[in-house]
Amino acid sequence: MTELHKNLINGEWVGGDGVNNINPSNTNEVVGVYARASQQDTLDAIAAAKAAFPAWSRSGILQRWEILSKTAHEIFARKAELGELLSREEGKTLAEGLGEVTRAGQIFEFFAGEALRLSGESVPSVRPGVGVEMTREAMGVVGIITPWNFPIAIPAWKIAPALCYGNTVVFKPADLVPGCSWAIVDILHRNGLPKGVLNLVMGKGSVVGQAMLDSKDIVAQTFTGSVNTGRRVAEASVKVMRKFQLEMGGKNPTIVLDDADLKVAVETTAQSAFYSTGQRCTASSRLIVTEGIHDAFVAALTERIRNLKVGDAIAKDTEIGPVVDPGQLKQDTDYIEIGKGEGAKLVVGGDLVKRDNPGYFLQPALFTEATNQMRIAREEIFGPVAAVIRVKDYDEALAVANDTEFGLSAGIVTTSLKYATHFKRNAEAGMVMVNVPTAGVDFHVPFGGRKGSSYGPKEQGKYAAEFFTQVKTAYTAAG
Ligand SMILES: NC(=O)C1=CN([C@@H]2O[C@H](COP(=O)(O)OP(=O)(O)OC[C@H]3O[C@@H](n4cnc5c(N)ncnc54)[C@H](OP(=O)(O)O)[C@@H]3O)[C@@H](O)[C@H]2O)C=CC1
Ligand SMILES: O=C(O)CCC(=O)C(=O)O
Repeated sequence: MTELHKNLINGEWVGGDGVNNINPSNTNEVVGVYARASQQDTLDAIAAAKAAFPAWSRSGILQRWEILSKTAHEIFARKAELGELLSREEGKTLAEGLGEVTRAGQIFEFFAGEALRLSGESVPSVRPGVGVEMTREAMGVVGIITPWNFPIAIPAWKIAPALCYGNTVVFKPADLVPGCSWAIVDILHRNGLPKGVLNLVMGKGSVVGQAMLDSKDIVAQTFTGSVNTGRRVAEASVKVMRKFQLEMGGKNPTIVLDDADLKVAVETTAQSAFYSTGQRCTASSRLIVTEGIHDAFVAALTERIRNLKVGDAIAKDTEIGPVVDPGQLKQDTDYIEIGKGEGAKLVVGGDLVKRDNPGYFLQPALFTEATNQMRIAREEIFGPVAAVIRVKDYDEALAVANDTEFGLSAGIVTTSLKYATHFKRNAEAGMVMVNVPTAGVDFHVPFGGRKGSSYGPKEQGKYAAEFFTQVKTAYTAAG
């Protein structure tokens, strides 16, 4: 019988209805069985986190460093096993799975170091004889809700800073991919995290997530996922005056200018649009291409897409793994039909790929003759589908790139310093990439967008302190 992976509440493993975690490369394969938490389990987890907060927020920085650092080292040591688990539950290729696990280890290592670098400021008051200190303090119980597309990196970049700065946590991973989340909670638990400091409540958004949003005891909520759920998080948080941080959709542009190196343009856009099966909020789904290079670029990218190997995530030669589940696959194929109906030309891909094992395989799709008003250019598809928009020059390209409700990442491929510099200053996005893909970011620098993509302080790097701490200003008279 398959072992039930339980929820962690107040330091105890707690059972519940088990649900099968299915491999999207082979739907006959059960990756593991994971307990679904109830509403009461969630309330218990919140109460445990609240009770654990006073002691953890005053814990020594050496204790926090040690737990986070040991966690990083265990993740590195188990990279092969965890990478395979990730690829089996989410469908990313093994290379991508291993890369994401490494990134999670690096994030824990980074925040282990940050625990030792906690600092404040001390300045003279405008009043003689009075000193002013500014310190960052933990906030209390932090709620963490994560999506399915980065099963280990996103939990890591929310859990590690939350714990580093002395908060306690109630963590709900995406129901589709509980495996990697369970593994990192287990690692943190075994590496000495006191009971109640980190509570895992796997289960449905409508039950577990909603119970978290409804609780006044969660004082800060961090969320990555869809725009619709992000809005619910915002509304519920405002109701109880809780701090919140949202990372949501993208409709990221990559501009290709006439002066671009064609090889760089093809590789950058192929990776941005299709790797990780296009299931990244940083993916480029709008390729904005100037007239002089348009035809050569489309021909070369079409050839590259034809040669992309779609297959089982674990197979060595696979470049594009399966779509995560039937719901996302339907969304992708619906948008392909919408694109055709809107008059864009499907030049390659878009067909389901038949394999021996039942899985959700889709050939990456490229549209040309798209306009920026079409739904395929305005709405997040979240699959391996991109549209080429032809423009006359850089000025038009920039205007089209910025004409979107989103603003997560934006890229340009050019050999011109003038255009690269202008784009870095004028792209309406939180992250700008010159001659590198829009997706696949570093772990030690700020991550996040503008406009409809994000809300609240940035994630990752030392900027994470903005969300996971609150500032106190203290005045002391010398006496
Ligand atoms: N920006 C990004 O990185 C991501 C964007 N998306 C976009 O969202 C689309 C849909 O993906 P989907 O997984 O449904 O995204 P959701 O926004 O529904 O899921 C994200 C997280 O929110 C949880 N959630 C769902 N409903 C609630 C609720 N009422 N209260 C609290 N938490 C809730 C989910 O739980 P559960 O897993 O149980 O549903 C999951 O943990 C994708 O096609 C894509 O366009 C998706 C993932 C990541
Ligand atoms: O591109 C990346 O490295 C991160 C993307 C991401 O966070 C997301 O898709 O949710």
